[in-house]
Amino acid sequence: MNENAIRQSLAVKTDGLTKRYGSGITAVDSLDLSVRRGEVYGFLGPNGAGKTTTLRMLLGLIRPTSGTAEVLGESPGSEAGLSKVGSLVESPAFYPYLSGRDNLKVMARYSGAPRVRIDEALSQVELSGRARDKYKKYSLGMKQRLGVAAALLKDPDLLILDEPTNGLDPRGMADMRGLIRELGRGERTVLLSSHLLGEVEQICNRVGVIQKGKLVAEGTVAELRGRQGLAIRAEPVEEALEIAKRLAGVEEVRASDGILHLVTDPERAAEINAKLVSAGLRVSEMRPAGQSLEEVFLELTGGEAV
Ligand SMILES: Nc1ncnc2c1ncn2[C@@H]1O[C@H](COP(=O)(O)OP(=O)(O)OP(=O)(O)O)[C@@H](O)[C@H]1O
Repeated sequence: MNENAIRQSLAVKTDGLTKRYGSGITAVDSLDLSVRRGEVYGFLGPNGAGKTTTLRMLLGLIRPTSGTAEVLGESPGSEAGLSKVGSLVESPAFYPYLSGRDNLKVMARYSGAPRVRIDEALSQVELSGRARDKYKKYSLGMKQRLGVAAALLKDPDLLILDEPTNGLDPRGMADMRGLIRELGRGERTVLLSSHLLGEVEQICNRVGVIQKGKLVAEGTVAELRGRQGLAIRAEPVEEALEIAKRLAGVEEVRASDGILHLVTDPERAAEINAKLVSAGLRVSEMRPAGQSLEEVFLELTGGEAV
């Protein structure tokens, strides 16, 4: 693909995107992000990593200090770009005494979205049955779904959601995850931020991991977890560690709680077992062990938990 074709296949592309706040904080630091059209992309990072700041720049709500961003081939905040982007970045200010439907009516009038979209959007977020109830009667999950409905009014090609499950109870979170998966089917691109690994793992095709404003990894969940290996219980463990380090085809070895963790092809279990046993070690357990995304994440972000 030439450069132009690559650009067209991307829903979001940033080059060296940087935001510094007055107080000397670099919230986003030379970020190169690429979100492909049609995918559900998870923007994952601990609190304060710079996710919201990035999304606000993509929406043209704040200006980058340096670097550039393209959203559906347009510059952020331009009229052409905004007409194809729906977002839930700050909780929209809904009127508590109006129904969900009337709130959307007000918003549709304000944003110029066609009226027919109101019922479609309500149905998409499964609020049709409660559309005539007052907003203040809604549960938190329903309020959040109405926010998504508002973002869907323009039937956007790109949906940007900032921590869409934040504050919801487990049921509300599961509903929201199901909804996002549904919305991401087909042509629409969804970019969502989250500090929850499990969530991103369940919904997203690809993930970008951000820490202290920098992108530390980007790839599919499978790619990020791709480091397969073996967990081995062998004694004495220090000796086993030394021998394992010298084995060909073993990329990495570490020991924790008396178990050796080898990054290697799990198919090599029998061969590695034979080598350890012939060196006089007692091997009592050997099993394939992929790294969990959590381990990968902790490694990538230098141990900063989420
Ligand atoms: N308006 C602002 N002025 C000064 N500093 C800010 C401002 N907004 C954000 N920051 C700082 O920038 C950094 C990144 O914040 P940001 O909200 O983008 O992170 P985040 O990953 O979205 O985190 P969270 O999930 O907690 O919202 C933080 O250190 C934050 O304190």
